[in-house]
Amino acid sequence: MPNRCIRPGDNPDLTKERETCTFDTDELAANLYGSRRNLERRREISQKVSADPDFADPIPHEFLSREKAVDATAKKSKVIFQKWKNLVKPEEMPHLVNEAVGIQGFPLALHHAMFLPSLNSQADDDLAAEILPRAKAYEIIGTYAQTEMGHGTNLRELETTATYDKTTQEFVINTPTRKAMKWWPGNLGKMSNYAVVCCQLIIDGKNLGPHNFLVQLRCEKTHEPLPGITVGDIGPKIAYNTTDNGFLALDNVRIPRRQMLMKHAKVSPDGTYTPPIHAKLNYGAMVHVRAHMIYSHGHLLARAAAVATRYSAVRRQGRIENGGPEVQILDYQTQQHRIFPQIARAYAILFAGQEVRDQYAKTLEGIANGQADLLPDLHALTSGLKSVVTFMGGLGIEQCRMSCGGHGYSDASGLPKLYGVQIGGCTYEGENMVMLQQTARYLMKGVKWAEQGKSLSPSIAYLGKKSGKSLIGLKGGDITREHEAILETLEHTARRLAIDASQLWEKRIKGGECKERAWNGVTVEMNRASRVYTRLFMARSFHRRLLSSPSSIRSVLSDLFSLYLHYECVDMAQHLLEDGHCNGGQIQYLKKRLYEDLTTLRPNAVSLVDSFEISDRELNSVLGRRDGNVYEALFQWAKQSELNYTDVLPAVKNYMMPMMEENRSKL
Ligand SMILES: CCCCCCC/C=C/C(=O)SCCNC(=O)CCNC(=O)[C@H](O)C(C)(C)COP(=O)(O)OP(=O)(O)OC[C@H]1O[C@@H](n2cnc3c(N)ncnc32)[C@H](O)[C@@H]1OP(=O)(O)O
Ligand SMILES: Cc1cc2nc3c(=O)[nH]c(=O)nc-3n(C[C@H](O)[C@H](O)[C@H](O)COP(=O)(O)OP(=O)(O)OC[C@H]3O[C@@H](n4cnc5c(N)ncnc54)[C@H](O)[C@@H]3O)c2cc1C
Repeated sequence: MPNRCIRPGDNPDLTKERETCTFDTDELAANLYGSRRNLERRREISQKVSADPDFADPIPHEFLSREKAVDATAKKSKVIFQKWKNLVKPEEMPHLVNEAVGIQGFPLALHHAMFLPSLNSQADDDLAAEILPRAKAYEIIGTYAQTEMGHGTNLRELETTATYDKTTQEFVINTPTRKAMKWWPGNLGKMSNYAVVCCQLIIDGKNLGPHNFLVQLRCEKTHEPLPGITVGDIGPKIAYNTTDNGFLALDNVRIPRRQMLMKHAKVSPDGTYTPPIHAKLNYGAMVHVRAHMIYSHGHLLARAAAVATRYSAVRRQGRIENGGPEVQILDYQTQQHRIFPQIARAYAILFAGQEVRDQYAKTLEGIANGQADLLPDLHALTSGLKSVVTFMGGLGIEQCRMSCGGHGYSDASGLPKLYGVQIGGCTYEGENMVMLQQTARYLMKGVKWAEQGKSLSPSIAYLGKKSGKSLIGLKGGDITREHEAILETLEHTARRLAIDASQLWEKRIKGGECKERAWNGVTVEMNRASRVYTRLFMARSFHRRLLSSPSSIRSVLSDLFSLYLHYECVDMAQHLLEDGHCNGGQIQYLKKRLYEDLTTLRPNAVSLVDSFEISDRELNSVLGRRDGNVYEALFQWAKQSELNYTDVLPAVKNYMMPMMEENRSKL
């Protein structure tokens, strides 16, 4: 079958892998990106970025100091948002940015991810008309400043205040304590001159809770901080080091009334407060990022899987049988067991990410028409997906890194940076343990609605179904029926865990604990139920994609889906066994099927990652390069280390040589 990655001069092991592939890699890639046209555009953008001298890197970013890396990223961002701005559609922008500047962040990341979305969805018409055209034209750069040094999760206790002054019709924004300083917002430190700042709204001494305000931070001409504003960078982090995550203190800074984001909640000139149609519409920017980060995190895992798979096809180490040649490490069953589930999970996350983005768009449409009824379901789903996907992705990338041996530890592999970026997602947009509890709150309501026979939204419809016996292993060789049997078992398990958690909670309440304390006593079980609800959604979403896929890729997607389901079930075996729904024999059956899947997928592994269609520039990995010519590239990469600019370093000349000389003269 055609694989367009085959080219003369490539590593012969990789070429062989591609020649034996059983499906059309372009068909799968087109399915993944939505259409042939989208795939072609993706390639076109990759090629044009590579050819644009403005995006050329004299040396790899890994060898730059933080300041130089920030500088290089800002320079390229100017090219993107001036020269390239009208050459790509908004939905193509993330790919352009990934290609041109990489994954560690850039000056306009938060402008796009949160500043514009907050203004779009929360600013009233007047403010939007004034500020949005300027923001969209990049006349100003903005960010989203919510988290404080002392509070990130518990928004109700944020300390920054916006006190309404009726006499001047202004809000007075203030940071009352050191720990009330805004701390962490991306691009706040050095790049942004505006921010949406989340503050407690105070009117006539009454605290009306967190609301968002547009605040100018720096002079538009000089970029110096305005009076009353203290702002800067919080220092280096595990990753995202080309992003200036920042701090901000506001000393009684006055802004006009109309700079409160008043599309939903309103304050009239005389200080009358009108609440929004849904209490949490002020949290809309977070839901926006959660809904979109699923897909981008799927892509991070896809990259790691691509690096590990290609490198494992090129790397030869050891023998499986005495006397035979050294084998490709991809032939070791343990290597396949480490890497192939990451390929399957990456596809699963990308599919789920596309579905949840569509669901987000529908919910926004509803809100624009005054209907917020889809929001609770979306909030529960995005909170669960955000938590499961970032954790799964982090574990997966780390497995991929370790599967590359020593070279996986080098920045040349691209994997350490990938891991650092991915695991940031476990914390930002709501720490995972916290967001899983948001999902659990919804599940607990769902359990009650199901008991009362009320109608349930599609994502929790399983709560209203009845369990039968698990048919895993009893469906006699028909793969379609086996998939169904496993999905039904997952539904049973998700339902059972939610009901068990609900009963545990009720038991503690009946035992005399207040609802909240009782909740804290069962949160581990609550979060377990949330994870399985989310994993069920992901499995269902992959299944929907399989059923709607064209026949040309149906077989390989079905193999991948089988591996996905078998791996998920073995990983969750404890939950399947706990109530006796499955027995030990069924788990053994699932394991046997999983090992068979590894063998089935082996010939297609390289082509499955080729279909992620990630260019060498975007992948930024010496180990994962398309042509597989890894060893020469490793040496060329290492030669660029600044330690190699001279043969004898000043550090050696100044300290080590004198020490050795002194020690020699003592003899
Ligand atoms: C290219 C690079 C891109 C990288 C970008 C990364 C940028 C990162 C940005 C950030 O990190 S911004 C800061 C993000 N911060 C958070 O996510 C904070 C997390 N905390 C919260 O969201 C909230 O504090 C909380 C945990 C949800 C609790 O809030 P609160 O105490 O106000 O509410 P509850 O009593 O728990 O819930 C009441 C009710 O409201 C529902 N609800 C809560 N949030 C939402 C929401 N966003 N949308 C809809 N509904 C929401 C909740 O489920 C409850 O419903 P009921 O159970 O009462 O029906
Ligand atoms: C890379 C990165 C980028 C970020 N970008 C931004 C940004 O642009 N804008 C912005 O405003 N913020 C940003 N943040 C901040 C981020 O949103 C917060 O760090 C996050 O919401 C968690 O809050 P916290 O740090 O205060 O942790 P805390 O709330 O102090 O939590 C610490 C730990 O306590 C536990 N915990 C806390 N509450 C509970 C609970 N209710 N139940 C169970 N356990 C709990 C959890 O284990 C948690 O890990 C960013 C953070 C990072 C790492």
